[in-house]
Amino acid sequence: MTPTDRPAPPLLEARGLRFTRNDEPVFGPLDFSVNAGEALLVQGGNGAGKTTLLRVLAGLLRADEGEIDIDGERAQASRRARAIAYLSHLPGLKADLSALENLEFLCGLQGRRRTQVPENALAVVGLAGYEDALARQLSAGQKKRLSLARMWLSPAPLWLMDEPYANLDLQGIELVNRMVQAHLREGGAALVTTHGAYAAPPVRTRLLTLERQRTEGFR
Ligand SMILES: Nc1ncnc2c1ncn2[C@@H]1O[C@H](COP(=O)(O)OP(=O)(O)OP(=O)(O)O)[C@@H](O)[C@H]1O
Repeated sequence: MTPTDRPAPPLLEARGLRFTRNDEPVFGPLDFSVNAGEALLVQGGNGAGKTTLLRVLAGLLRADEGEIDIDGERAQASRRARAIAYLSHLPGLKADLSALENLEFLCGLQGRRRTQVPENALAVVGLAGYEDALARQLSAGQKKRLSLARMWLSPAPLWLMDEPYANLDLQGIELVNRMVQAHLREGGAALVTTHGAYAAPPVRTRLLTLERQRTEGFR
């Protein structure tokens, strides 16, 4: 096999990833990988550790053990900044900026795909006509759609999506699925958390199930 015949490394690979909080295990050790063109559905009940896992992958929390590679190389901060777009379950918007200003602000920070402009992204997520609406005046579902527009504009290949279906109506759920499918077709990958399998991208999807590890109950 020549070096050019070697398969491309996974876009994201985690080995032996383990996280504890106050000496209580939250998850792991976990081993998983996601290739370009694939989605990984991270499933688990409330408190199972889905958000914590995404925050560890995004570099917002530090794992106790394990390694994370992006595109075959260790996930340093600069590599994460280029490769990862993170959709938190909190909207992360500037309340007193308009929908369009929010997108322009975020593109200034994170760059944008060359083929996209903020006005189009608003139309893609069903917010055409809301360009001048202040973020604080949007409903929960509209805020989620605005956050999705930000993902759509991001040039990052790896989407970490925490509960992307939350607060969305049926059309919104289909929108998320269409966006993920288009992103995967373009060679991207997505990690998507969900409480259950009621909504999931209908694409090449691997499944990672987390189970709550903490002891339950009152003391
Ligand atoms: N900031 C925090 N301080 C202390 N414990 C926390 C904190 N955030 C989360 N936890 C605990 O860590 C565990 C995993 O939480 P996490 O938010 O990752 O779960 P989740 O699977 O995303 O849950 P949900 O589906 O309810 O959003 C839970 O037991 C939770 O109580």
